[in-house]
Amino acid sequence: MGDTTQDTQSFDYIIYGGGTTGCVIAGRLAERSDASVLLLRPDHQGRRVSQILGTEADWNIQSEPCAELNDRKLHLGRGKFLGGSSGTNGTICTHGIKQDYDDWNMEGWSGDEMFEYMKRVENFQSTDWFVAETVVHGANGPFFKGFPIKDDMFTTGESPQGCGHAVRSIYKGIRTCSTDYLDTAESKTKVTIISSQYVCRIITEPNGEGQKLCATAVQVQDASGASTIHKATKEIILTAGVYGSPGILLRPGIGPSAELKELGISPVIDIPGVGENLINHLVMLSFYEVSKPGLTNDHLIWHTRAKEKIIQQYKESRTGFMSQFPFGVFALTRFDLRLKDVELWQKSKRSNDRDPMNTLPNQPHVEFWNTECYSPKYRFKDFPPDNKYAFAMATTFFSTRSRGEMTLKSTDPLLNPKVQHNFLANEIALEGAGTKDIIAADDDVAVVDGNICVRGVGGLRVADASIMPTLMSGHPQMAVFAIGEKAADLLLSSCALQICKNLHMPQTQIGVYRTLFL
Ligand SMILES: Cc1cc2nc3c(=O)[nH]c(=O)nc-3n(C[C@H](O)[C@H](O)[C@H](O)COP(=O)(O)OP(=O)(O)OC[C@H]3O[C@@H](n4cnc5c(N)ncnc54)[C@H](O)[C@@H]3O)c2cc1C
Repeated sequence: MGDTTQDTQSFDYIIYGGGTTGCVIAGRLAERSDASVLLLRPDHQGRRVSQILGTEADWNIQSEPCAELNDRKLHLGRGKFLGGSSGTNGTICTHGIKQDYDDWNMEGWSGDEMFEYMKRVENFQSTDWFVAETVVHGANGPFFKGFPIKDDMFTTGESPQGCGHAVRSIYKGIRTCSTDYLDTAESKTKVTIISSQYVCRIITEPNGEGQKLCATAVQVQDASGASTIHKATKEIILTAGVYGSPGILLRPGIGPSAELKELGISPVIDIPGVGENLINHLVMLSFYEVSKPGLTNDHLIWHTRAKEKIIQQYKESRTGFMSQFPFGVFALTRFDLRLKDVELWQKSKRSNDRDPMNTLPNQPHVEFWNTECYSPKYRFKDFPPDNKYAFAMATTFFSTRSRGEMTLKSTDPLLNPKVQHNFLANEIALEGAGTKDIIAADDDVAVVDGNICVRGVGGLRVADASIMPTLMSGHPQMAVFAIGEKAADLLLSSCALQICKNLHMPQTQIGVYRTLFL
């Protein structure tokens, strides 16, 4: 490989991973500074791919067998194209509960601050039937009887119980995704995008400023093995997602020393938490047949030629059933009342005012939603024929206590990692396992600090879903977009700080200099 390695030009910032946060950061840097930005991506497809699961537009990561799920191996779909998982997700936009972010206990990342960043992400367009942020009394429909209806409850960050509508990232029938950040004149001139490039090495140099090392360049290779070095004069930002970024740190020796040695990698810096504390929302779909017509949407999709018709309608006018992600009503709830007499719940370990799931009364335990659009490939094959009706009820588990891990199968950057999620291994619902200890996201294992800088390495940050210390009580894309926005702020303010230092100005004048960039 050494012989074929060539130097190319330098860029101020190198971002690896053109997914959700990668595009946000590149777009914001282009808009708010004169910096040159290289957005490197291993994938090569366009944007907004309609069907990805199991195709070449999917990373097709398969988990290790999950003991509590009868040793099932789970398919972990991830978008392998510009826009990443924001271009393939279910478009559900929920913000979580402000307390979720307060629980991260990180300066600058509180609930109020994250909600400000989410506001920044949104270009909200309402409809005449949606009552934004207004509480509506009463029940509507048989499934969530007893819940108060709060139309916009998934955006306020203050409702742990109730049912309402979840806003979608779709406008006029077209999915919006992070690539929209690149559709500006500034991005077109300042962001260079190179596809089909896998990072095989982060190049570090000794650093005089308190850190042992400073990341200065990345060595990338394409599928043929030809490699190139790209230099960053300011910073390198990893945005390869939960299953991508840890591997990129491990390969050049940034991670747990013992594990690295087992993989035949010489440790460069010992950071035990790389690949640990892996958390994901577990969504379980249960299928129900209903006896009466009119309660489900089968007639719009599965019954006589319905699918052909709705596809045709969508192609012609971008309207109808296919123009939205047709999930039904969403609800949040807590289990306190149902579990109050359960011995395991009563006896389980608690800290401060928190329950055994480590939540406060203002945070939900689960979310329910229903749909008739179940993916035939992985979930359900027996669609209801005419005159039969069925729906899937999805349960999303929040504040899950199970923690998994991911590591490398080999040092080959083209190979997917080994992923063990341990779903349900520590859940209170499983008899006897509710008091197991979990890996806490404390300072000893944390990979990045509050400024998302990799500990001990200068010039290197991680900015994607993998930096969340704990999950928020909602679908994560809005929080991930907010991470991208926050990362851009941090990069630009640290650049302003550097200018102050170079000019020997006091840091209190940073506000003046921020205006140059923001
Ligand atoms: C099928 C699906 C449905 C979802 N539905 C919803 C929803 O309805 N609502 C919601 O809020 N959230 C949803 N999510 C979650 C949400 O979309 C993601 O959490 C978020 O987009 C992750 O952003 P990211 O920047 O961390 O990673 P990504 O957007 O996945 O970006 C990672 C980028 O890095 C690249 N990359 C580089 N190397 C690697 C590697 N080795 N492995 C993997 N990628 C690599 C990828 O190609 C990609 O471009 C869904 C996710 C999926 C997969």
